[in-house]
Amino acid sequence: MFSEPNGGYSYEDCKATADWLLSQTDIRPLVGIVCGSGLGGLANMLKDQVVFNYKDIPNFPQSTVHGHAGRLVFGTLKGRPCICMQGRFHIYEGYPLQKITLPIRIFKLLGVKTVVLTNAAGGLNQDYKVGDVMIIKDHINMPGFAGNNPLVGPNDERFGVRFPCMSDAYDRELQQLAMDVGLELGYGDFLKEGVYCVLGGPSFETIAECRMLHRMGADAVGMSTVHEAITARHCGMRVFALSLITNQAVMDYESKEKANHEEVLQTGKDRAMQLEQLVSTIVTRIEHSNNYA
Ligand SMILES: O=P(O)(O)O[C@H]1O[C@H](CO)[C@@H](O)[C@H]1O
Ligand SMILES: Nc1nc2[nH]cnc2c(=O)[nH]1
Repeated sequence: MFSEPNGGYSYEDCKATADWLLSQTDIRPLVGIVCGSGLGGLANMLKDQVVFNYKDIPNFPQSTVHGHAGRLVFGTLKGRPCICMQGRFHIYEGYPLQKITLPIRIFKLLGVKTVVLTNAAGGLNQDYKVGDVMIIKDHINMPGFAGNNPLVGPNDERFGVRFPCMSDAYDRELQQLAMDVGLELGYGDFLKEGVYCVLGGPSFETIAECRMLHRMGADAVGMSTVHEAITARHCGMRVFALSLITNQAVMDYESKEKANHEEVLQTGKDRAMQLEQLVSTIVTRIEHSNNYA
């Protein structure tokens, strides 16, 4: 059932995993949510939960990072069927990109139409504060510049085309919806929109790197999300993504700040309630305002 040419999984491998999951639950998710570092609590908003540990799912990688529980949660959000990854995979864990993005293709084969990606990120934009929520309007794929793209390898047209467009990677209507919902909830003070840049990690950035990324046009920097967004767009799902600014990227040699994962997780805890409200209201409105998913 499982083969790994070029570190990838065949359509049949993905289908076998999706079919296995579908045989274990009656929930047929239309929205797939990926929880960022320290944001696993987002899964708590799902009712009627059916939970799988990653270790029990055929072909699934294992979470190795603190703050990523390693559980796939099916459930409903105000009646709407959803699936939530409590724990994602990163390049620095040693996984090939095709493995990191396997769950996104499984989402597709489960019937998911809209993917909601969340992450913890360092703020490069000097107007950003810790605790801000950035709606991602675009990305810079630094590993991609060197050929590290999840779509490298033979292309299976059953997923999508060889050369997918990325100028519309982040759905503009969903960005507007998120902004509207955020303003209604009274989150205007900490809601931003900007460009997310992915690096391989696991080391945080040097001061010179942060300065360069900022000049390049990035507002926030992290180690995830972009590979998932590319894979989701390739197979025709809509993508909405947001970053929680968990720390200020250090841009100044006088600064005493030091990026660290504990601060990242703590900021996630501090903003958990608002993020849950924001994401759950967006997901509900997708259903109410449109037939997107
Ligand atoms: O992108 P997520 O998974 O939210 O995690 C972010 O936080 C971790 C660093 O603290 C890195 O894994 C970075 O990518
Ligand atoms: N690369 C990177 N990832 C992060 N995740 C959370 N904060 C950061 C950061 O400052 N840099």
